[in-house]
Amino acid sequence: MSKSRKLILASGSPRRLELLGQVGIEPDRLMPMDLDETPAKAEHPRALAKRLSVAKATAARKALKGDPVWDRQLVLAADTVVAVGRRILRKPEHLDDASDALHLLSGRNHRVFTGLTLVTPSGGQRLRMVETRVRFKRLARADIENYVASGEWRGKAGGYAIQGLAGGFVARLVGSYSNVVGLPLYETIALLNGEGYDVHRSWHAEAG
Ligand SMILES: Cc1cn([C@H]2C[C@H](O)[C@@H](COP(=O)(O)OP(=O)(O)OP(=O)(O)O)O2)c(=O)[nH]c1=O
Repeated sequence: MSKSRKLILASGSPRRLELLGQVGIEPDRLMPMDLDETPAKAEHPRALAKRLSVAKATAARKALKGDPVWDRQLVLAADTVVAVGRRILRKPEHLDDASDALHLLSGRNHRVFTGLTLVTPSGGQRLRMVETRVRFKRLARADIENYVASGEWRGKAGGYAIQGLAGGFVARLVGSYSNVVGLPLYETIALLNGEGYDVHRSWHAEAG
């Protein structure tokens, strides 16, 4: 029965929760999974996004074992990786890292990969990989200095947030916008629909 499906979002990212809310999806539970996100040696950015999304979803599923509604739970997780060629741009830790990332992105194309994993109630894994190409304008020194001072880069893959001030740096974008923010909505809905989750449930005022 589609109505009985419970959605667990294995994420602590406010962006992912907001994006789901934008399309009327409210997870029944949030389970942030704090994993080591260090890339393996020579790991391709796409492979990293896939591996980490699977790791987050399966870790959450494991932690839920024994839950009374275990057999009704869908566990969703995502991981977003920004890359210039094969080079992965981690989440900057310091001002200098953020500044280096922006210098690298300036006037160039880069790719944003999100791995999406849905673990089904029977323990099956459904996976989607989504890629968006983004081109930044050539950034002036003042763009970089002021952006770094804004602090918006904190906790963001690649050191920027397209949904904020850095939206003004984007000269071109090919693919899913929501993918860059952290959760590709079209693909997420397709995955959920495929597993019997009623995504339209909350679209009507009378819905409970
Ligand atoms: C490129 C980009 C990333 N981001 C954010 C989304 C993600 O929160 C983060 C990518 O890091 P992730 O490791 O994918 O996610 P997270 O650690 O923040 O959250 P969790 O693992 O608990 O789900 O970067 C933006 O908000 N805007 C952007 O434009």
